[in-house]
Amino acid sequence: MGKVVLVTGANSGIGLALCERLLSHDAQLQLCLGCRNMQRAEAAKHALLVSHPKAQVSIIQLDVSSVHSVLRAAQEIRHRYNRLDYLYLNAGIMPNPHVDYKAFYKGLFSGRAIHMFSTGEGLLTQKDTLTSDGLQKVFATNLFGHFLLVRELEPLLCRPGCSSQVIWTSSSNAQRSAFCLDDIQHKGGVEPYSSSKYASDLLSLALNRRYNSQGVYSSVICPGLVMTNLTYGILPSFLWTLIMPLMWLLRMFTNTFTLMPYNGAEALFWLFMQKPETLDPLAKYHSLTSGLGNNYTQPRKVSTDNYVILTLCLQKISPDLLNSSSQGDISLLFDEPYLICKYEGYFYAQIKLES
Ligand SMILES: NC(=O)C1=CN([C@@H]2O[C@H](COP(=O)(O)OP(=O)(O)OC[C@H]3O[C@@H](n4cnc5c(N)ncnc54)[C@H](OP(=O)(O)O)[C@@H]3O)[C@@H](O)[C@H]2O)C=CC1
Ligand SMILES: CC(C)CCC[C@@H](C)[C@H]1CC[C@H]2C3=CC[C@H]4[C@H](C)C(=O)CC[C@]4(C)[C@H]3CC[C@]12C
Repeated sequence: MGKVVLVTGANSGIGLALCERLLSHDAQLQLCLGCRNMQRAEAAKHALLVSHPKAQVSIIQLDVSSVHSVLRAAQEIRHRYNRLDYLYLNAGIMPNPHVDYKAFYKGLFSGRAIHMFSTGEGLLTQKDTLTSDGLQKVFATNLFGHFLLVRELEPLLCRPGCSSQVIWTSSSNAQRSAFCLDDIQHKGGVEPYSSSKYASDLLSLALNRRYNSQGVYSSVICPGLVMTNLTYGILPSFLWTLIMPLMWLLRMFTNTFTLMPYNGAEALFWLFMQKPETLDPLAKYHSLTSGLGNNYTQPRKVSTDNYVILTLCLQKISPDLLNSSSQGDISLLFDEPYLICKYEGYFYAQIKLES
């Protein structure tokens, strides 16, 4: 049996480009596309089969923002496969983005212009909404649903004598300043995207602590700035077209302007070919494209605070361990040195504070 790979958000952008690259590399793969929209999933499957007619591609309906959908999809995946070699946690959203033009012009003439262009730091805010579970949608999609998926697929990921990889599509927009322990869903802020990506970096660290001994290795990547549905939602397309020459020029100064989904998928693909035991759990792997158009992957240290390292350690516990909880409310209980956040009295997060 070939390696089994599940990619969430596989029907467009970086996820779809990754699938193309994986199938070009290994024709024996069993590739499973985790998508919320079946029509878009079928179109993606069709496109993949046109270029790889013999490939084994299947679809699983999966809305990562819905607890019910994740639980149902995980059950189906456990039924279909007896192993999972790679779990790409790639689906992500940035709803209702707003560009702070004042900050942009200020940043343009500061010494941090390149940093601003490669991270988008301080330039973007979003308006979040609630899911039907009552969770903040960005948190539920970019982090929580994926965490549940990892937990539910544990029997396929943890197999004696075998190793597996969990790979998060994070971002260089992940910022410590956007993440608040008292509000891990980012209910009260305007940068839920940045907060959720920072939390995924922390969660990946915690997953390594918890699972490395069972052969599961978690990594985070940043694909760079890629033109996809997500980025086209930030500016009107005519504006992107106008600034495109500037972006190609900027590539001479920062290799983070990968621009094409194929390039953005570089680090995801690179990780596929690595021995997971050799990876640095404290690194974020960046897809980079040089001014001459060469793609490469570079590890950079995850930006954790110097004096406080926060470790998210999400676990599943039995309902009777936690008493009252209201639906959709991820409430935080302080239990030194842990903050415990619970959901429906069943899933909870331990956030350990280390000095
Ligand atoms: N583009 C960029 O510059 C950067 C992107 N990223 C990250 O890359 C990842 C991929 O995004 P990208 O390819 O750019 O954008 P796309 O919008 O093209 O792809 C996002 C994918 O996620 C899927 N998705 C969204 N919400 C859900 C959900 N609830 N359940 C299941 N699937 C869902 C989308 O499905 P559907 O088609 O149904 O909407 C789509 O397939 C994201 O995590 C993003 O944060 C990180 C840094 C930079
Ligand atoms: C002339 C102006 C209208 C130009 C405004 C440009 C900004 C809209 C963009 C400049 C840098 C961009 C970004 C950088 C990093 C991305 C990050 C890695 C990610 O995960 C999502 C998208 C980015 C934040 C992206 C968004 C647009 C910019 C801020």
